[in-house]
Amino acid sequence: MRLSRFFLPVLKETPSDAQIVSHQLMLRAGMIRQEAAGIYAWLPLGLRVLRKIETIVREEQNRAGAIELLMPTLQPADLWRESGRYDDYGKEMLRIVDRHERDLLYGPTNEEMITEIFRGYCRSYKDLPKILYHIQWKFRDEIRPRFGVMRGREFLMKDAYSFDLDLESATKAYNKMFVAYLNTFARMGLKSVPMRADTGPIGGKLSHEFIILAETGESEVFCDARLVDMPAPGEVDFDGDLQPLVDQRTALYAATEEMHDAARFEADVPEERRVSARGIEVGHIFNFGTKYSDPMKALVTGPDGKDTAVHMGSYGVGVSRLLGAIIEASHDENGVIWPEAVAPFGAGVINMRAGDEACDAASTDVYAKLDAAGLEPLLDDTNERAGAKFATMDLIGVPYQVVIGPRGLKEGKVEVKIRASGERHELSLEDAVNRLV
Ligand SMILES: Nc1ncnc2c1ncn2[C@@H]1O[C@H](COS(=O)(=O)NC(=O)[C@@H](N)CS)[C@@H](O)[C@H]1O
Repeated sequence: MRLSRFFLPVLKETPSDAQIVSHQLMLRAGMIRQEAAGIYAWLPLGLRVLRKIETIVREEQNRAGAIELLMPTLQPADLWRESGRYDDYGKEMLRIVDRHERDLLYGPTNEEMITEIFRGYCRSYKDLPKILYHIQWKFRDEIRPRFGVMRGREFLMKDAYSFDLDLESATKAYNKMFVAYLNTFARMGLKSVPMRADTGPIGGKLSHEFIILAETGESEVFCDARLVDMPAPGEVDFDGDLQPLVDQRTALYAATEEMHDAARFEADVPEERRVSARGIEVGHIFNFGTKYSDPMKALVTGPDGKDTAVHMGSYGVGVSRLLGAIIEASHDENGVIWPEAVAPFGAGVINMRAGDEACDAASTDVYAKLDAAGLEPLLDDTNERAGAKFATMDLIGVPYQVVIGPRGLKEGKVEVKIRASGERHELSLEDAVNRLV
């Protein structure tokens, strides 16, 4: 992409109403624009990252055997009346009346709707097990939306729902999602800690939140330090027994504030391994049995010929919240430092002297080679001063910068800068391209 043709409305100043660094940087880097409280326009740079995050989430859901579909954002209120949540859900629910005076709502989550879809087609245990998911916008009329996309009112969520014949099988689904989440967040360069959590309005008894430790996190969390650096499982056989991988983690103490047991924490975890920190909840998984299938009559005929309500679970990832979480975990005083897997562009090519024939030719050459190699480079071909070009490229956080200037070119060199470490290397054009692809 040539910057002169892109749309990147970076801000010089830090907006005063943004308190945390991820909110400040997303505004300054021209990634989002607030249209209403907790409601954002996704500008081109932010959308590129959102789509990268979504793709990683989708790949890991598919790898775990979940099947993608897409449910609407608007839902009939009658579904929520069947489950009894229409009144319970409270003011967070955005209720809508259409021209025919029918009650609709903007979905905050989709347990009722996915149960209605399942019961419409599946009647036999032979249709099980199933994990169905979608990546769809949600609306929750948060009383105090804040911190930018971290706590929005309209936000993007991956929500998956499992259907099984019994608790044993439902636990297998839970374990698949548990492992898939560890791998998903690791691919984004994040260290996530699974913590016993409260089940809240979604319900059930078993639930884990996946927390990224960050000083600006809204959650207060407590855990055994060994959990923080435990590597993600990586390649696993999702049809195999995942319980040992889950037990390895759940055997260690980790709890959010609501579930914290200080006495047990002190008894179970030696002082030098006790972590109490703030964290960002990027995922939340629930096992809630027949909470929805009972009232909504989502029944299957079992091998014994008897009808039984399916055992369900739901598994959410805050796709749009993850931009904020990644920035909180990976930034410096100059801006964002995107992990390569989610970076909006693979490299920034900076032409120090636009208009100089040699610099223009070399910049176009490097840009074309990186583009051909699929690195999705951004070429700053504007007439901005060099300092402003460096500042913008640092701010938007692309992982590598190739700097092309007249002095370096005289010696046939360009400079490659690694954004995360600040390291700089003087290389030939050829070596610079080979270093990056
Ligand atoms: N207001 C919000 N803004 C941004 N992300 C949010 C917001 N509320 C929740 N999330 C994200 O969405 C994830 C799932 O939300 S949840 O309420 O925990 N779970 C559910 O809604 C279940 N139905 C999972 S399918 C959370 O872990 C969090 O990362």
